Amino acid sequence: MEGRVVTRSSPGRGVNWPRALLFDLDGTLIDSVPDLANAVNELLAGDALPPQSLDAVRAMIGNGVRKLVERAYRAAGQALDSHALDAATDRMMGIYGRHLTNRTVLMPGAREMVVAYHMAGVRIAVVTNKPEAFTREILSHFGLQSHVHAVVGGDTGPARKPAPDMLLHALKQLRTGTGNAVMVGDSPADIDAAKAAGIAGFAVRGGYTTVPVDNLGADRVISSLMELPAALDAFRVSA
Ligand SMILES: O=C(O)COP(=O)(O)O
Ligand SMILES: [Mg+2]
Repeated sequence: MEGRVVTRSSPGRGVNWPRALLFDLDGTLIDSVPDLANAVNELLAGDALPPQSLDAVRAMIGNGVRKLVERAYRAAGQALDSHALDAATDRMMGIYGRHLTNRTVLMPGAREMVVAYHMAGVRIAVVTNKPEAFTREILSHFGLQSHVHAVVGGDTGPARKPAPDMLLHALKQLRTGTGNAVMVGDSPADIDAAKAAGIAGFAVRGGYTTVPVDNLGADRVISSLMELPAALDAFRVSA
């Protein structure tokens, strides 16, 4: 029924629902793979290990820096004990921290949606397993920090996604209940965290996930963030 599909591409002026949007960062708001892959490969080169491809690194992202480092070393043929992994993670933080935005770009619709929903009165949080300081620096780089009311990172304190804690922490800061919020993410960590928190979880295609997007168990799947207004409208009507 093509003619009846409503394709709303902006939220309009005043939005009553949701009251809060929680956005994942990597693979959802930004495409950070090139900078993360460069940093991973600089790290591996320091231990005379072979570089990993962009596709390989993309599949390693989503569970924080330590997991990324662990996966990269394993793929390069070296298993690290927890002490060596801590040290390599520290080195990775130094390397990546110097190159957060060399080649990182916003995902399609990221700026438009964050700005438009903020302007429409919706509370915005970024909830990411990436360290908080890096996240804030990246949001500033893209001029988005003033549109975001809360940032919860992998080292902010609450247990990382897929645990529900970071999402609930964000909602507390936004003074919003679980029934009035939607988590938008690209990977199992986001959708599993949303489910555990009792928050609607929308999955966006084109991010970093080893599980096919249609199998994440999301409440809605969208092809890009530009589809968010239509998907939110439709979800609210059917909910
Ligand atoms: O794994 C990371 O460091 C961050 O990933 P996320 O922004 O998708 O949570
Ligand atoms: Mg992600």
